[in-house]
Amino acid sequence: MINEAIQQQINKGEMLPLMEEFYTIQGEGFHTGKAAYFIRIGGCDVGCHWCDVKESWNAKLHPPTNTDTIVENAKKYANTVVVTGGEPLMWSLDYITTKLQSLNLKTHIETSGAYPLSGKWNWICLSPKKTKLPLNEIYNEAHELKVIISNNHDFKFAEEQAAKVNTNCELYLQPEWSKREKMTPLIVEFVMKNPHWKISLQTHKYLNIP
Ligand SMILES: C[S@@+](CC[C@H](N)C(=O)[O-])C[C@H]1O[C@@H](n2cnc3c(N)ncnc32)[C@H](O)[C@@H]1O
Ligand SMILES: Nc1nc2[nH]cc(C(=O)O)c2c(=O)[nH]1
Ligand code: SF4
Ligand SMILES: [Mg+2]
Repeated sequence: MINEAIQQQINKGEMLPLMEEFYTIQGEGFHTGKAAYFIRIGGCDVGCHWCDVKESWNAKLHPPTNTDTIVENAKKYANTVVVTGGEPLMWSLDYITTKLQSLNLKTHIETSGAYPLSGKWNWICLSPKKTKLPLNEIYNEAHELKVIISNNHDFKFAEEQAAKVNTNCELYLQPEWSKREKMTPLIVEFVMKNPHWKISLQTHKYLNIP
């Protein structure tokens, strides 16, 4: 059990259940190829059966960590920080993003959008999931929509989600990793027919980096 003092700090975002933090190259989407410090916060109940980080789901397995310490670590590395998870929007992210931006770090988030938007973001990557749809409030804020393609129905889902984002939002289709051999050629064909979409690959997995 977490004691009340720690719970209060978590509620304020002054502590977060940190799973891991690492300096790497953003592997996916619009910022592919850019050096970034990743902060992975535990906890997710969206339940994607193909999730590549299921170890993140149970927040209780990830120790509450002082946000100030996380920020200090981040600033030693790149000038871009990606907050991911788990589902990072399960937590209050105003405190961490205010601190990061005050140090002139760019704040990026990877989110399903299934929880209320908190935090100040330079870049929001929205990756909607059928099992727990995004809240309406995030569609207009997303800079990037990244839909995972695991089967043929997912193309229709992608179009439905694209109808909800703002007109400047970058549109990406990313093959589900275990289905990449089957789905990548279908994505290529789809993007050539529908050039407002782009393909995103999980390039870090090809590069064998975190
Ligand atoms: C692990 S999630 C964490 C952030 C947030 N929960 C979300 O889903 O956006 C980070 C990104 O990886 C994507 N992802 C997770 N598992 C994947 C897989 N097996 N193949 C391709 N992309 C995957 C997610 O859709 C998301 O865009
Ligand atoms: N290199 C790298 N790029 C990523 N882009 C999104 C990731 C994530 O898990 O949120 C991720 C990740 O885990 N590694
Ligand atoms: S929402 Fe993100 S972290 Fe949660 S199960 Fe789906 S891919 Fe994994
Ligand atoms: Mg990942």
